[in-house]
Amino acid sequence: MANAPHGGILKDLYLRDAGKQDQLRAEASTLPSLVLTDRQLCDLELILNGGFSPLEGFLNQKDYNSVVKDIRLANGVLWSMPITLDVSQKEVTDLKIAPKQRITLLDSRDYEPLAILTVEDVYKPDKSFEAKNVFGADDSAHPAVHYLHTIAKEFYVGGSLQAVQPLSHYDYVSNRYTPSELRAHFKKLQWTRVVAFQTRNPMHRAHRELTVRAARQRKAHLLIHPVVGLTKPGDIDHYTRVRVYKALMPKYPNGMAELSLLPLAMRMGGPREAVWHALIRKNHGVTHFIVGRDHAGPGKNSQGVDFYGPYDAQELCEKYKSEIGIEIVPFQMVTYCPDSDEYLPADEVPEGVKTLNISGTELRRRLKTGLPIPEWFSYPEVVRVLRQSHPPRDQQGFTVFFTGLHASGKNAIARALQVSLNQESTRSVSLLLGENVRQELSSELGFSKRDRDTNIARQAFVAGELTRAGAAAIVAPIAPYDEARQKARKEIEKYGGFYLIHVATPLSECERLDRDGVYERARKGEIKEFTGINDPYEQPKNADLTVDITKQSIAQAVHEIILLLEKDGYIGSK
Ligand SMILES: Nc1ncnc2c1ncn2[C@@H]1O[C@H](COP(=O)(O)OS(=O)(=O)O)[C@@H](OP(=O)(O)O)[C@H]1O
Repeated sequence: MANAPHGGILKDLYLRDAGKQDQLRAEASTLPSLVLTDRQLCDLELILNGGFSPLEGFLNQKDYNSVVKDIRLANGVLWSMPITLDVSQKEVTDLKIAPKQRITLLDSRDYEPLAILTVEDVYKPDKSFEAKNVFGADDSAHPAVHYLHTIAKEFYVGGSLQAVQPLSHYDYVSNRYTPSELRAHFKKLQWTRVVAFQTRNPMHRAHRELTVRAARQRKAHLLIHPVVGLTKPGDIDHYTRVRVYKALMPKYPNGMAELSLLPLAMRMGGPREAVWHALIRKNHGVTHFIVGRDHAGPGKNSQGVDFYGPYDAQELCEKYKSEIGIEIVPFQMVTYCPDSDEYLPADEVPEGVKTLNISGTELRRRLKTGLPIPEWFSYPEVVRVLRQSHPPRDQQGFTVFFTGLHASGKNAIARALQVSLNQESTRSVSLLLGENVRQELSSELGFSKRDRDTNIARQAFVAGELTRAGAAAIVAPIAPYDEARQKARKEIEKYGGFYLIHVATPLSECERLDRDGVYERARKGEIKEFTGINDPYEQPKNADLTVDITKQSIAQAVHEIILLLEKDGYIGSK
């Protein structure tokens, strides 16, 4: 038998409201509506499917105060995380949010109605108090505190929900199970004792060993239950992680383990989060839950000290264990002992015995540089998935962004660079020359600062997308303003390499080389806002390379760019 839900009854609002769906859908189209944020969508899904039982809606003020202060709902039931619906003053006014008002909650991706909220109250939270009590400190180095102060809006709306329809998912649909579905699945498999493993990271051999040990100790089956909602900023994306989990699953003996994805928005709340995770797993029918070292830890505070002690989460779970109603399996991380070629829990390694580990940072470095990742650490199938998502530099995209005056030689260098890069077979090379962009992308723009900034932002967007896709993008606008160039760098560096090349040929030489006579016309005042004549050009301060065709040939300039790209590993194989 699966574990009893928290509070005794599984609040699967989809099942509860199934008979009224047509009526609710019709009503939803007549009500004021609120478009949910990503975090709110995750929370809504788990309220509606019963993952957050006994909640049937977003917390009203009484429950909120009680959860924040006493870690329980106003009726005394243990609940550690405030699940709130934040709204702005404008939304309160525009939607006339007030007690008894019914509001349709919409999916931000397709504006489909998901639920109807019956408002109980609207209240202004004391966010600092919430931060201190729930997360242990009002310190914005904590991602959830940062969210609270900078993203969450100023009011919370409490109220109960009715389910209109489930959220649509388009990724890994067959691996997503609601609590009711998972309970049915366990029943079909005849699983009665199930240990759940929570993770937001890729899994390697150590995790496989740890989970099998937990299953063995408790004579249970295993549920790998990773979070695919929102995790810590900077984490590996869930698409990659799910491919990793799928590559790992065959490493368990047949029938031992199942994979199910949890659409949770994590808060990285350490001890409070561990209790919350345990309650969520209990609602999914699980009987045992692994809580490791530094469970859901957010890292260091603004003083450089860990927010939580390594075992705080285990201790809080222990304190509330009779109410949590799921057996906590506290676990030390296992570590590899090369001499005996085995994994042992860190506290069971005999003194003096050599151990090996590869940290997350070291793993990322090896992925980046293409260095080997040993088989004792991970499975080749897992490493293959990670390498596909983290290709080495010679398979990543980059942008070479030229800036310089008209007729400075930037177009000639850009064309020659394209030809030179075309010799490499590894990437497609796209060239965006200023004049072509002005025709194809920016034909309605003029040469005011605002229009030039828009023009550069468009090129940065296109170059960013090409870079993300692994291509080489060469852009060659005049780009006279530093701020626009910096923004382009920031946008593109998210996806791959970025090189700002300043073609610093002096104006006099540009005028001499100008074949179309545009400088002459600008000097006569026939062309307004012409860069270098009657419009500014801000010299770049952070160019990766400066070239000048009065000092070097086109071939030499191209070669210097090639040398830069080679140094960073984008071309040539090491
Ligand atoms: N007022 C004024 N100022 C500067 N340039 C002008 C102007 N009017 C037309 N042109 C011609 O437009 C070409 C493309 O300019 P850009 O799009 O690169 O300019 S910007 O980056 O948006 O500032 C640019 O050509 P290239 O330098 O060959 O790309 C200019 O010759």
